Amino acid sequence: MSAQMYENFKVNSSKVQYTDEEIISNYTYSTSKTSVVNGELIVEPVNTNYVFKTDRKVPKLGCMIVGLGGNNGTTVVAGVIANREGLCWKTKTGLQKPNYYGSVVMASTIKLGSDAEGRDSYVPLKSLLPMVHPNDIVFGGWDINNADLAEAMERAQVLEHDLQRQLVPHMKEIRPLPSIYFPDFIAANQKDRANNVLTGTKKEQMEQIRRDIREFKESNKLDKVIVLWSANTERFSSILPGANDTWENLQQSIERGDDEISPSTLFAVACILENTIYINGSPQNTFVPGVLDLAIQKNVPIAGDDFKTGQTKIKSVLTDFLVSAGIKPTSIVSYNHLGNNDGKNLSAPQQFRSKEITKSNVVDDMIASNSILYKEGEHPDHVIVIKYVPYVGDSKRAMDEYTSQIFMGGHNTIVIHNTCEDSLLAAPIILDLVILAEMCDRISLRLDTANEFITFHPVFSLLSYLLKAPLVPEKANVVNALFKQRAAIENIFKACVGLPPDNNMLLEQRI
Ligand SMILES: NC(=O)c1ccc[n+]([C@@H]2O[C@H](COP(=O)([O-])OP(=O)(O)OC[C@H]3O[C@@H](n4cnc5c(N)ncnc54)[C@H](O)[C@@H]3O)[C@@H](O)[C@H]2O)c1
Ligand SMILES: O=P([O-])([O-])O[C@@H]1[C@@H](O)[C@H](O)[C@@H](O)[C@H](O)[C@@H]1O
Repeated sequence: MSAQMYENFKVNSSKVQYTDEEIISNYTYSTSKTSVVNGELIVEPVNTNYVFKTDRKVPKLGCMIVGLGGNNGTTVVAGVIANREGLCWKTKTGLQKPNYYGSVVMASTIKLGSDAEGRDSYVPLKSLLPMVHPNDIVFGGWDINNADLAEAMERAQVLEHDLQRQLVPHMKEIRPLPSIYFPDFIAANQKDRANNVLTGTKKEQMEQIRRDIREFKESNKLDKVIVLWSANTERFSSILPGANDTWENLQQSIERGDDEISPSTLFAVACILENTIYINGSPQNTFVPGVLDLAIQKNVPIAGDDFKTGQTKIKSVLTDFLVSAGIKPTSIVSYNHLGNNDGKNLSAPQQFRSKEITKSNVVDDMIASNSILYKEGEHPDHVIVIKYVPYVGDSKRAMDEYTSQIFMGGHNTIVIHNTCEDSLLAAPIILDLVILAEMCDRISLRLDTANEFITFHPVFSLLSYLLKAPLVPEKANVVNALFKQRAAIENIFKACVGLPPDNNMLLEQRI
């Protein structure tokens, strides 16, 4: 049977009401609760009735990028302008049109059901709920380097010349705001870039970031601003009892100007105090306990860590496939080299360590799910190597070897060579993070027996699909398997319009 593609849809159900302002959906959430009674596992299906409310008003959204002048920052801004202006460019293989490939929101589809002939009906994921269109996002941000975005785009060497040529008039008008710079947190080899930095105490610099956010929102007549960190990877911050373990202690530590407070933590605090969503696209532990404490107190959404774009994205699929097929990965070696400024920063040990952590932990939940293959505490050898090779620039090469035990003592070895084009993979992920975070911020729900609607927990774990090391609410499980993460987005958004998850049973086609 063929699949049919549609741009939009409307649900015909007594359980869904569309008003001018909201979509109200009465949804039965079906799960199974387990318990062990006398050594026996008891499983009990449970149905819980919720009411979902989605605000239909799509806000005028601004996105302020920390690291705006970087390869990712310039590429995402350039890509949106090219799409918005319909800029096409000549390449050696012909005329290229702009697109949003790589964005799960803009370029992936969702099956809503099947028609009487059994043909599946699909819509773009972006049509599930009223989401912000990337063409409408207003960009700004900060960088420790003062290059305007036309200069920075040329420096990044990511986009074809004929496109860059057309973008210059648009990009040269955008200049990053001065930023917070503490040399100790990024590689010493970044020092030469730092000609656009704030001065003053840590508190004064944070207050400047708060003013920047307010001024950006006001001058662009925005309804909402989201801040996203795409600046260089910082070293991890030490978690110091009495300094950054609670918001009260962190607040005093900022007042004192303690050394162990990173620029990214100051950005996160500034955003939360400005009721502004903050997303961490890098691996460092920006969200020290004091920041988490503040986000929860203020109920301001945060998400992180570290964009999941290439080598790790494949790892979160391949490992899931192997383990769920009863095949036992015993060694995973991930090597990559890249020549962009990110690679230069990551060539320093402390910054590499931050990245090594987020690239390593991605298999933990999948390994832990199968004790037939792995004894308690057993896990595959897992090695991460990153080398800086200037010549390849942003065209990151990833080489992976997966060795697994198979039937009767046999072994299977899978080798992958993956030329990732780092920023062309990361830019659509940045758009998805911003659009999905904003969408989640317009959803609330209540038990059908309750009166008050509640928001999602401020740690937006639903964005895990886009992140290597997903931040989740305390006591929540970390899920790294890519298609489980995608199904979470699809199924929660379907619940907002009263549709059930796609259970893939296809019973109607099996009887
Ligand atoms: N595929 C990917 O590109 C990918 C995937 C996952 C994570 N990341 C992370 O995204 C970040 C950006 O990647 P990139 O390739 O754009 O790197 P980049 O080095 O090209 O850009 C980083 C920018 O941040 C600026 N900067 C550094 N410290 C700053 C500060 N305190 N405030 C403001 N600006 C600051 C730098 O001047 C630079 O312009 C890196 O941390 C990288 O590890 C990238
Ligand atoms: O997402 P992914 O391709 O696994 O990981 C990438 C690393 O392999 C790479 O070294 C670095 O350029 C990027 O920041 C990104 O983190």
